[in-house]
Amino acid sequence: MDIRVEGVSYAYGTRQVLSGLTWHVRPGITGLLGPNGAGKTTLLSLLVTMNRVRTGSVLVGEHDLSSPAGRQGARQVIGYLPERFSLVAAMRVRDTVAYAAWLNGVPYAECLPAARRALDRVGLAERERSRARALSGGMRQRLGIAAVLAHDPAVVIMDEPTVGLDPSQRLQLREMIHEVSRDRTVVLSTHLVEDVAHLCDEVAIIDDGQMQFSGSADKLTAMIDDAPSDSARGSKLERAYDHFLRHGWPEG
Ligand SMILES: Nc1ncnc2c1ncn2[C@@H]1O[C@H](COP(=O)(O)OP(=O)(O)OP(=O)(O)O)[C@@H](O)[C@H]1O
Repeated sequence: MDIRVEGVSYAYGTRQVLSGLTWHVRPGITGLLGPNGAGKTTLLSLLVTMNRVRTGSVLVGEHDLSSPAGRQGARQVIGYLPERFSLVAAMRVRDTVAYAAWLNGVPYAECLPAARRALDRVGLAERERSRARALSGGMRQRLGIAAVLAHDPAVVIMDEPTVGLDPSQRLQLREMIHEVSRDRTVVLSTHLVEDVAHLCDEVAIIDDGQMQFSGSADKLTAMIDDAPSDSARGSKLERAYDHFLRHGWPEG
């Protein structure tokens, strides 16, 4: 399922965050990068219908978010993992996911089977009877993703899912996100360029209220092949991203 953002502007009072932003997201994993405060979370909040699109248009598949019916339809096909999500510490793992399924419109009788399928997908099936509070940080992130997958959405939006995880948990989560993306459109907002390098089919860079780059990681790294590097202490993609933010696209 594609997402098409066309000429979207958004302001909090007098603080203009998005200024006529246009973006086309295709199936697979797209990494959304941008400096602090660039508007990544704001953009995601529009895609997941938490904030209202007032200027410009957003289509999630056929669902036009400008209308109440379009927003209602989009919610059925979107799963959202916010940067900070709350778990009820005393709730069992399987009930947490079953409840998320129910909240997203899965009929009551199907919630538990849906929860078990989602837990199986994130490798938490054996912990289904555990309390949420007993899980490690990485497992909690996986539980959050299971909750997002419970209604089998075609589009999954994740805001900084690997933040705060140790290297081993981050690798596991990457594998899982990769597995989940096989039959979905996944948007992953992150500051971790290495997550993008190892996971994403496409990269998008937001800055100054607009999408400044959208394309493959190879296209971005090719840009610095002939350019002097500002720092040698980073991967090729990290240096390309940094160079792009500082200098923009090279002339010619
Ligand atoms: N509810 C709000 N009210 C007022 N201003 C807000 C609100 N939410 C965000 N902002 C401002 O909008 C700008 C964009 O914020 P946003 O959280 O979308 O950026 P971001 O790219 O996700 O940042 P980060 O990488 O730091 O998470 C920031 O200047 C922020 O202070």
